[in-house]
Amino acid sequence: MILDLDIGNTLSKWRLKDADSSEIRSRGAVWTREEWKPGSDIPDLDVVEAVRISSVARQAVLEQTVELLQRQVRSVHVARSVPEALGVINGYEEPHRLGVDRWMGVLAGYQLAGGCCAVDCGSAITIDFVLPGGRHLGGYILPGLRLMKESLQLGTRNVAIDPDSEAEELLLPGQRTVEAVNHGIYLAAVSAVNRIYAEVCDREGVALPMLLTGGDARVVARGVHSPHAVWPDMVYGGLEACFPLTAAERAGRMSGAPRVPPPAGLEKIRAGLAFSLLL
Ligand SMILES: Nc1ncnc2c1ncn2[C@@H]1O[C@H](COP(=O)(O)OP(=O)(O)O)[C@@H](O)[C@H]1O
Ligand SMILES: CC(C)(COP(=O)(O)O)[C@@H](O)C(=O)NCCC(=O)O
Ligand SMILES: [K+]
Repeated sequence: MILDLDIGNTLSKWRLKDADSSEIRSRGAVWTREEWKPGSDIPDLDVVEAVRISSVARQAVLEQTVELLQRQVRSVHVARSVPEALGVINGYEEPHRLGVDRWMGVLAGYQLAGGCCAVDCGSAITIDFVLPGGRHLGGYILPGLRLMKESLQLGTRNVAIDPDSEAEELLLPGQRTVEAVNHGIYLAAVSAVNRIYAEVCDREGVALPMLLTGGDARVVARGVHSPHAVWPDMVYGGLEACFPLTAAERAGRMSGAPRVPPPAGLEKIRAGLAFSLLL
C-alpha cells in the first residue's frame, strides 16, 4: 500500500492506495496538530510500503512526522517546491517559498489540462495560473471561508455554509447575522475567483481551463461562472506525478482526475470582464 498525506493548515488528509491495482482503498482526515499517532489517526503502517507527503504545516511538525514514518516505512517521499518540474517553471522569485500544496496542484493541473487556473479552497483560498507553455505566473492568496468568518468574531464560526446550498440563495442579503456573514464571505470568495480568472485570462490573452480543490471547493464552484472541474484529489495528483510508484502513475494517470470542460472563449471572458467593470 501507498500512504499519501496532504497536511494542510486545518486538516491532515490521508489516503491508502493499492500499489498493484492503483485503487484507493481508504481515506480520512484529522485536525492538523502538533503530533501524529499512527494507528488511531492514520492507518496501520504495517501494510504501507511507501509514503508521499505534501505538508504546509510547521517544519518541525513535518520533520517529526517523517522521522516517525521512517522508523516503519522503507521509502518516504517529501514533496518540495522547486524551480522547475514536469515541464512547469515555478513563477515565484524564491521558488521554495511557494506553498507545496499549491505547487502540487499546479503540477497536477498542468499534467491533466495543460495551461490552467488551479484554485485551492482550504484554510486559505489560493488561485494559481500556469500558461500552456508551462510558465507558472504565481498567484493570489486570500483567507478561506472559515478564516474570513472567524475573523469577524460574531459568534458564527460554528455555523458552516451548507455545502448543498444553491449559489442563488447564498447571494441574497442575509436577514440574520449568521446569514449575513455566510452570504458576505461567500460572495467575497466567488467574486474574487471569477474576477481574478477573467483578469488574468484577459491580460495573458488565453482562455484557461479551471480546476478547483480543497474542503470548500464544491460550494465555491457553485458560484463560479466559467466552465470548471472539481478535483478533490488534485494535491494527491501532484504527488503521483512527482513520485510515480504504480504502473498507472508511470503511464501518467492520476487517481480521480475529472474530465475538464473546455474554457469559455476568450471573447466571452473579456465581455464578462468589461460588463463587470461597468457595474
Ligand atoms: N467536514 C469539514 N471539516 C472541516 N472543514 C471543512 C469541512 N468541510 C468543509 N470544510 C472547510 O474546508 C476547510 C479545510 O479544507 P482543506 O482543504 O482541508 O484545508 P487545509 O488544506 O487548509 O487544511 C475548512 O477551513 C472549512 O472551511
Ligand atoms: C497559502 C497556504 C497557507 C495555503 O495553505 P492551506 O490553505 O492549503 O492550508 C500555503 O500554501 C502556504 O503556507 N504557502 C506558503 C506561502 C506562499 O505560497 O506564498
Ligand atoms: K488552500
